[in-house]
Amino acid sequence: MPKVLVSDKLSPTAVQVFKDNGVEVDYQPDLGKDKDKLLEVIGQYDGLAIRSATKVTEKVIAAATNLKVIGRAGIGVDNVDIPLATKKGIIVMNTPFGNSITTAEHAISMMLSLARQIPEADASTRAGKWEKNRFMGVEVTNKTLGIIGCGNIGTIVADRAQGLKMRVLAFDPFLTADRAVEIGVEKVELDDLLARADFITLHTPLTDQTRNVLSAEAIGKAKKGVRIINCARGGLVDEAALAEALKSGHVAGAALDVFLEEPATANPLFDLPNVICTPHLGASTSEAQENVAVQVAEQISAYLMTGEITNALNFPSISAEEAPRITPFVKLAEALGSFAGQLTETSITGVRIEFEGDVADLNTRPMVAAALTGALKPLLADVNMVSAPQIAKDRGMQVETITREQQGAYDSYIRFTVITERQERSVAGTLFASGKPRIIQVKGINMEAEVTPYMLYVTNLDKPGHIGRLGTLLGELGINIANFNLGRTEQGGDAIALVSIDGTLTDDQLSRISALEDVKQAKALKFNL
Ligand SMILES: NC(=O)C1=CN([C@@H]2O[C@H](COP(=O)(O)OP(=O)(O)OC[C@H]3O[C@@H](n4cnc5c(N)ncnc54)[C@H](O)[C@@H]3O)[C@@H](O)[C@H]2O)C=CC1
Ligand SMILES: O=C(O)CCC(=O)C(=O)O
Repeated sequence: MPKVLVSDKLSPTAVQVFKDNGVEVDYQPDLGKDKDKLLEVIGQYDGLAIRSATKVTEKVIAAATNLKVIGRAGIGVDNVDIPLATKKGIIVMNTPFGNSITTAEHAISMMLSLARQIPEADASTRAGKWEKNRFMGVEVTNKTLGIIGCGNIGTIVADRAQGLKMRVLAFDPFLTADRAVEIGVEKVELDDLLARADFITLHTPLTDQTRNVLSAEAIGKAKKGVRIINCARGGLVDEAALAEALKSGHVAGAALDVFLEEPATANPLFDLPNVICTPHLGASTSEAQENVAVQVAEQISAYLMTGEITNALNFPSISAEEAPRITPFVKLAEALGSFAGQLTETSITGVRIEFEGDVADLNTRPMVAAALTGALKPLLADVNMVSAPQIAKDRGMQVETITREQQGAYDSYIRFTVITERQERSVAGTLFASGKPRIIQVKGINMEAEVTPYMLYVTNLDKPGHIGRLGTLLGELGINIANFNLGRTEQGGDAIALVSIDGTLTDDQLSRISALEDVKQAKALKFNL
C-alpha cells in the first residue's frame, strides 16, 4: 500500500480521501517546519502533500529515496525544487484552481480596504478617537485597475473589478488579444499600465522575468497617488523602493499579503501608516482549503494507485481512462528508444517519433517521454520519463513527432529514428495482442521479434552458412537461444539477426561473434521490461 506524508496544515478531509483511495497516510501538519525531522522520515514515503511551509529542497529530495509524487495543495510551487524533483523522476502537482476565487477576493478586499483605510480607521475607532475627518477615502467606481498577470486569479479579479464599475487594464505577455476581449480587459504594455492605473494588483508567479516587476524605476513611472496590491508573491515588488515611494507620497498606499521573506515578522514596510499587511492569507478560506486539500489528495492517490496524472508541472497529464491503454505503448516506445540508443555511438542531435494508426489517436506525449528515456539511458543512467524531455531540450536535441492514419498492415505502429551528425537510424515496433512490444523493422529491414530482456543484434551479409555459423558459435559459448529472428533487404544484401538470449554477453564473447565471417556488427542489447 503506498504511503503518503502530509507535512503541512491541510484540511483533515485530505486524510479521509487518502484512506478512501487505499493509500496509507501520516498526517503530521507541523513536520514541514522541522527540517531535520523531515529529512529523517521522508525516505519512507511514496507521496508528499504540502502547502507552503514545507520546503522541498535539494537535501529533502536527496533523502526522498522512495518519493514518486509531491502534491501542492495550492498554486505556487516556489517551495519545491522542481528541476531536481524532475531529475529524480518525482512528479510535482499543484491544484491550479482550488483557491483562485478566494485569492482574487482577498485582492479585492485589500483594494477596498486601501481605498477606505479600513484597518487604520478600525484601530483609531477602537482607541476611542472617532477621527471622522482623518480618514478621507477614494471611490473605486470609474477608477482604473491595472492587473499585472492576467491568468486564473487575475481574470477573476478583473471580473469582480468590472462589477465595481472599474476600467481594467492588463499587462500579461501571454494574454491573447481575443482573450482580452472575451474577459473585457484592455491589453496594454507595462509602461502604459503604470502611467494609467489608479490601483495596481499583481497576479503573476515569481520568476526571473517577474522578480521586481515593480522596481524603483517602474514605480517611478506609475501615476502619482497609485495604490499597489500584492497577493501573489513577495519579490514581485521591490520592497525598499516601495517604502521610499510610500514615504514620498508617490504611492498613496500598499496592501501586501506576501513578502520577500516569509514568515515576515519584521519588515520596514510594517512601520508605514499607509500600508496594510496580512500574513499570506490569500488562500485562507474554509472553502479554498477544503477544495485544495481534497483535490491534492485525489490527485496524489490517483497517481500512486492508477498512474493517472493530473495538474503535473513536470509531466503531461494522463487520465484514468487512458492510463491502461497508454501503458503498453509507453513500454513499446521506451523499448524502441532504448534499441536505437544502444546502437548509437555518436551524440544524438535529434529524434523523430512517428505514430501511425490507432496509437496516433492516443495521448502520445508520455510515449515521447518514454522513447527519449530509452534513447538517453545508455548515456545517462539516471534519466527517467519525467526528466528525459527536459534533458533533451537542455542538450539542444530536436524532437519531432508525427502522427498519421494507419497506412500498412499494423493497427498501431511506432517508428523511432535517431539522428546523429553521421546518420539516421530507425527502429519500428508494434504490440502483440498480449500487449508485449514487438520489433517489426530495423533500419528499414522488416522482421518480427519479441523484445526480451537480453538480445543479441547482429548485422551481416546475407550469405549461405551464416546462421549455422552463428548458432554453432553461440552453442560453443554456452549461450542458450530463446528466439532467433531474421530479416534482410534482399537476397544477398544486408541482413539482421535479433537473437533473444538468456543473459548478458561478455566482451570476449561479443568479439568472437563479431569476428565471424560476414558479420558487420554485433552488439549485446538489454531491455528494462
Ligand atoms: N497569496 C496567496 O495565498 C496566493 C498566491 N498565489 C499566487 O498567485 C499567482 C498567480 O496565480 P494564477 O492566476 O492561478 O496563475 P496563472 O498561471 O493562472 O496566471 C499567472 C499569469 O501570469 C502571467 N505572467 C507570467 N509571466 C509574466 C510576466 N513576466 N509579466 C506579466 N505576466 C506574466 C502568465 O501569463 C499568467 O497569465 C501564483 O503564481 C501564486 O504565486 C496563488 C494562490 C494563493
Ligand atoms: O497555502 C497557502 O496558504 C498559500 C497559497 C499560495 O500561496 C498558493 O497557492 O500559491
